[in-house]
Amino acid sequence: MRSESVGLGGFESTTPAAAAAVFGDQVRQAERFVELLAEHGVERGLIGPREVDRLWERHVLNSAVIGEHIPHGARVVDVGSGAGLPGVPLAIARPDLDIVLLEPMARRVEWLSEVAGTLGLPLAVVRGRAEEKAIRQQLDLADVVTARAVAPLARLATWCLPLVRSSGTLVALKGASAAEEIERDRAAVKKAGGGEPRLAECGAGVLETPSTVVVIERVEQRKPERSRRRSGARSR
Ligand SMILES: C[S@@+](CC[C@H](N)C(=O)[O-])C[C@H]1O[C@@H](n2cnc3c(N)ncnc32)[C@H](O)[C@@H]1O
Repeated sequence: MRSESVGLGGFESTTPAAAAAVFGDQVRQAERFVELLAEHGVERGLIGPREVDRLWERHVLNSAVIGEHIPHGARVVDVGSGAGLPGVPLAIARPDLDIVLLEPMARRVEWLSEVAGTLGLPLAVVRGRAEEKAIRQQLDLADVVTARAVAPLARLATWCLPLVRSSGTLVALKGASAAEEIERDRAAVKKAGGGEPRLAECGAGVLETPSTVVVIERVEQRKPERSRRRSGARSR
């Protein structure tokens, strides 16, 4: 079902009914984000031209619903935000969250700062890569790290879990390959300090196609056998 039509130059977007359910009173901000992406996203190299007509379903709503896996008031780091996904829709839908957008590319950082300013969102935008030592030192540990279309699960876990507090989670938006990625990368995820990866759906009953996420808890890493024995010897 569709509701209001938003006109913008040659771009006509009809706000899907699901947007009201997902964004509530903030739906106008979400419409503005869709307009900004439609107007500037292609020319600024943020989205492909084919994405303009499917911004709501494939990008904005699909991103916002991952909030189902994020506790109230959580501190979130969105790794590799790019055009602002999932971090910006998440910030619109969940004003209770404290969100940092982490992105290495200067022109994308500029875009993200502009979007935050235009939409009046209290987002922090940080330039850098998740695996950089300086970034790990600069950012406070997150309750939740989010990522969409940044890297395969094994690499994502290695980059992102060190940014997550103990018992916090990595919530990775994945497509149809999610289950296969879990099978392939389970051992690497555990080596990176993660627990058993869990496959989950979000937006069921609201979105025509629910989003698929992989949720990984950061568990305490056991010390390697040798150093455990050595520390035991010291304490005797
Ligand atoms: C394919 S884009 C996806 C952007 C956005 N998450 C989305 O879903 O549209 C991947 C993004 O991850 C960023 N990126 C790549 N490696 C990264 C790293 N090591 N740390 C943080 N961001 C990274 C890229 O600069 C790019 O903006």
